[in-house]
Amino acid sequence: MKLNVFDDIVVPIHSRDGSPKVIGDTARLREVVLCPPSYLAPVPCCSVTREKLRDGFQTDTELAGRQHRVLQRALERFGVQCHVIPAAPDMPDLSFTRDVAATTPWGLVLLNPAMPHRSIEVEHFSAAIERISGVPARRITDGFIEGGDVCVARPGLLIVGVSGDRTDQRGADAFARLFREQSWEVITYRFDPHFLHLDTIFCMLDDATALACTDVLDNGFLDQLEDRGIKVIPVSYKEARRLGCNVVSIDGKTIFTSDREPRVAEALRQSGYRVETFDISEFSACGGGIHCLTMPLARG
Ligand SMILES: NC(=[NH2+])NCCC[C@H](N)C(=O)O
Repeated sequence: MKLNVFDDIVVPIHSRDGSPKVIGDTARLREVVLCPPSYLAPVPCCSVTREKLRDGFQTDTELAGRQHRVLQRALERFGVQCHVIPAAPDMPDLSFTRDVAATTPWGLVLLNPAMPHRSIEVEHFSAAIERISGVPARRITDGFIEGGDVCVARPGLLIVGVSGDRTDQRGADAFARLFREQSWEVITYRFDPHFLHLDTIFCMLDDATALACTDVLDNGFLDQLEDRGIKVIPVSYKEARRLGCNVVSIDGKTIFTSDREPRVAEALRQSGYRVETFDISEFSACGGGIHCLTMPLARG
């Protein structure tokens, strides 16, 4: 299949079994890219890690490895094929595979992280993923964009977070062009860099429901969601800061979330979701949760 939305792409990434691409963030998750936390460390590049470093936190990479393996086994139990890329000593945040790339309905797109220690992840990721799939991916080089700010909310609707720090308007526009050219609606949401990425304060659960830090999200954005029939389950600022809003929807019905947020888990259950909880303490101390740890390669 030739991708016609970009002149500079030859072929989009095909997963081995020819599964569809990501048509929406809550369509059935089939394949995901993970990276073990062998060199995970808190880098003082976001508010959460700065606080943890101030409090003397140091990563226990063995514990992080165990937590990561439990997550991987659970994904596999739920029928998700996990592609594991190698860790690298100079890439302490590489386990947060979400930020390096985003899979669209038209194939994989390599992104352009703003942080220097994260921008070097792109080459590494790209080489590893080419070995998995055998085909090159498109790459955004205009502006900055990180995957935690990308929400392929549902077929026809893309939401991009723009804090100006990790994702700027140019990066958001370069990425959104692909969707706009296919007549998707694109909502750009501007927020303060304190919150790092959109997925720390907003994650879709199914086509019409999101987990959302209503304390923080501005009313204009909440109105835009409501106008599009998207209901929100509220999460507090403190819960979001502990990465309690950063969840993965396996299929629009089952949600993977942190075991440190019993109130959020209960609110999800009350709304009819099946909830699977995980100890991700080593990762949340480094500023990322389950959504950040998973880069969907195929959904739908
Ligand atoms: N999608 C996310 N929210 N990723 C979190 C990444 C955290 C990582 N320490 C960073 O600052 O880049």
